Amino acid sequence: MTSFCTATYRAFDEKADFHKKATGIAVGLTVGSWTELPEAKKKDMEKHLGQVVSVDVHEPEAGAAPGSLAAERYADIKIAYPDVNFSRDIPALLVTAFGKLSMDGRIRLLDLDVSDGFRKTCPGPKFGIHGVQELLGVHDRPLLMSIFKSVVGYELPELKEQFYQQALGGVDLIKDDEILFENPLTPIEKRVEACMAAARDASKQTGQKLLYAANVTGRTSQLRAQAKKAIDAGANALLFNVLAYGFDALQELAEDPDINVPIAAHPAFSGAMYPPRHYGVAPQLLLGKLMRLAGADLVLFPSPYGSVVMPKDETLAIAESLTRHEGALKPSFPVPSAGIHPGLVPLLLEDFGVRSVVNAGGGIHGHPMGTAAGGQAFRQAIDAALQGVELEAYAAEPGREQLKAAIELWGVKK
Ligand SMILES: CSCCC(=O)C(=O)COP(=O)(O)O
Repeated sequence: MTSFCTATYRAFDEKADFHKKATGIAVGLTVGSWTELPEAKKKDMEKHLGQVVSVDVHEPEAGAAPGSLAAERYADIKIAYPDVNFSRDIPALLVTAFGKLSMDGRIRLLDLDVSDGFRKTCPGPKFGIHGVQELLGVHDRPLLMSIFKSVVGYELPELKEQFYQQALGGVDLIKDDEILFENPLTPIEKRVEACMAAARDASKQTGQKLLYAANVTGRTSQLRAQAKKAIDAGANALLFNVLAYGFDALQELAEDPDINVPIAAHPAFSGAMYPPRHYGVAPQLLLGKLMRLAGADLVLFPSPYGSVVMPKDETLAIAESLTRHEGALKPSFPVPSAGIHPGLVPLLLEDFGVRSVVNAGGGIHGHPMGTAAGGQAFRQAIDAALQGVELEAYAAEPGREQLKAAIELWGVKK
């Protein structure tokens, strides 16, 4: 029986015949041409021919606000591509469904539904949400992640101290800044040794477990060796700039039995791939479904209310893609990020729930009482939000001056 991977597109045009366009895509991206084929050849080629599943045309709505989607003429087009046409890997799927087509006018890839056969070749996250929670022994609250800041040009003792201060704040994970590449001052194995020693020291004070996601960088051919080097030095998680390398590079790392630690996917470069509305790839596919299929245990993406923002419906769609039930495919942790401070925690919890990660760099290091207090302020904000208590009221109690100071600086967003 023929199996298919199905792509959903949104094509924009003031006057095009969208049915004709859909047929052009289905034929053009598979067998090339159809009507010109001799009948005998058609029989052989039929199993390779793309199928138009549906074409939903949207005409501009009278009175719609100029510039709004409702004011545009577009069609949502579904095309099914026979699995037999491409090898079972994400690059082949992307080139088939949105290779040349991505450059051909105003068209956006909204979604990809992969066949069961294709899905089987993508084992997904090794740990997933539950696995990461198990490693940390935390199940009843969102996790708190802290981001190294001021790392380029710094020496190991400085990074070690910065790590220690972050860990003292009671964070669950610490991740490298994505711009910290392999470098002579803080090579990955030395950095990991220093930071994990700081983690052990801090744990004596906090009693907490902690994951350190070290940034795996360099040439693609060296990624596995870099990851192994970090793990051998004690790294218990990894960070990876997925989109600069491609999903297959993530999948290679995630599938490797020797890389037995969670992988956090950074969204750097993704903005170039999801321009607004008319072009590119929908964020819930790029940062949601594909990240999960390729094996990310945690996925960072812009939040609706921080410094680098994305519309709320898109961030919720990413989180839904990462967490919805998908048979044996484990869910990945949504990590809405950028410009996050304690005053945003109630909103984060309301929108992304307990099975998410609160992630902050400047919102921790920029705390007026220092980095450790920055982490503590977040933990207090999380406690307050879980109890349904207003942050201002919670912060007014003795022993919560860290949250009080954070609110004085950043405020509380309602
Ligand atoms: C846009 S998601 C990436 C967030 C990130 O990596 C980061 O460094 C955010 O730092 P911030 O100081 O804004 O919390």
